Parts: sequence; structure tokens; C-alpha cells
Amino acid sequence: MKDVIIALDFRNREEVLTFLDRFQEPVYVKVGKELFYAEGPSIVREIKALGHKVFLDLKFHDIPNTVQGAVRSAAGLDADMLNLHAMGGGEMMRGAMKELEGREKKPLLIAVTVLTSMDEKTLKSELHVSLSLEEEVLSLASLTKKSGLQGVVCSALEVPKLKKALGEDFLTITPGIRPKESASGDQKRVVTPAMARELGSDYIVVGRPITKAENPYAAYLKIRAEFMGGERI
Ligand SMILES: O=c1ccn([C@@H]2O[C@H](COP(=O)(O)O)[C@@H](O)[C@H]2O)c(=O)[nH]1
Repeated sequence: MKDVIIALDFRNREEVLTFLDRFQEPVYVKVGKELFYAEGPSIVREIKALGHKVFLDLKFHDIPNTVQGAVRSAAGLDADMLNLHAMGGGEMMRGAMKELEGREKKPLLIAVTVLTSMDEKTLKSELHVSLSLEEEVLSLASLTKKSGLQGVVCSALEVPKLKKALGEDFLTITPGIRPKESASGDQKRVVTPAMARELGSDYIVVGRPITKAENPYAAYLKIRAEFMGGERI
């Protein structure tokens, strides 16, 4: 199912609750490092208790044993989606998946490929990656699928290639979404919500174009309508 995930990149609980208060229905939100490190695990439980779905975006990247432990702790928070960096490798990803085995309520586990704030020039000149950006994303996504995870974070620009190679069921979660009138900021591989729909993204992740809007709820509805197109909203 397609959905819009709102990135709650806020400083504290008060800002989050004021923001969510404007929404008239349960939404899918993302809790990232800024909010999680300010408020701790209780913020995830509190948002869940309000009826919203939560993608806990902590992007684990460490040795396999440490990531396995982190996934164990995070899975106890009842988040709907967790993630890690595919660059941590197959052993790390398989260990993380193993940790979720046998749980009654399992979050989706996905992996970040190449951050949407990165372009090919930086990938080559700073990280000395020899593959093209698209090939690097595909290579990391293939490893992610082989390791048993359900999907990846990438730019919507890469979705058609990934779907063709890895199948329609392999989920693509795509940040770097900018409506026509929005500034890109630090995002490099950007697309509009309508382009993300055309390219086949499963979920779009949208932060500032909603959180910094004069009317965040109206901005959310507009972006959602553009992304969901004819689908039932
Ligand atoms: O490759 C990635 C991975 C994660 N993100 C996160 O998505 C949101 C995007 O926020 P905007 O304000 O819409 O730029 C943010 O929380 C990032 O941590 C990403 O942008 N790219």
C-alpha cells in the first residue's frame, strides 16, 4: 500500500504534539535521530498511543552483534518500520532480520542505499565509489534483498530500475520529495510527489515541505493527493 510518511524532525515532544494536533486522522510519521535523541523511546510509544504509524529511522550501521542488539531493543517499541545502512553488509543485515524472527508483531526492516543528499560527484570524489550512483544503489538494494529485508530507502529516480531488477513487491521508501514550489535544501536527488507516483515509489518521506509550511495539514493533503493520484485516500 502506498503512503506518505511525514518526517517529524522536531526538537522536542511539545513541538511534535502541537504539530500532530493539527491532523484530523491517524498518519504515518517518521521519528529520526533529532527527536529520538532528545526524547528517547517514550516518544515512539506516545505517538503510537495516539494512533499513528511510526517509521523509526535510526539507520543502524555497526558491527553485526551491535546492530542485532539495537534491532532487539528497537523492536520492543512497536514501531511499524525500522532501518539500517546497507553499507553495513550482508552479515549485519541477516543478523538484524534474524533478530525479528518469531516475533508476533514484526516491523518492516529496510536498508538505506545511498542517501538522497548525495549526488554522483560526491560519491566518486569523496567516497571513491567506482560504480555509477545508479549501479551502487542497485548493488546495495540487491544485497538488501538477498539478506531477507523487505525494501530500501533510495531516491524515486532509482525506483524503476530497482523494481525491474528486484520485483514489484520489494519496497521503495523515497525521501528527497519536493513539490514544485519548494527549495531543495540539502537534498540532491529530488522529485515532486507526482513524479514519485509515476516512477512507482511505495512510500514517500516528506519533512520540511510539510513541517515548515504555513498550514502543514493543507500541505500534507496536497502532497498526498499528488502522490496517491487516483488511489483511494
Ligand atoms: O536517503 C535519505 C534517508 C533518509 N532521509 C530522511 O528523510 C527526511 C527528509 O526530510 P526533508 O525535510 O523532506 O528533506 C529526513 O528526516 C531525512 O533524515 C533522507 O532525506 N534521505
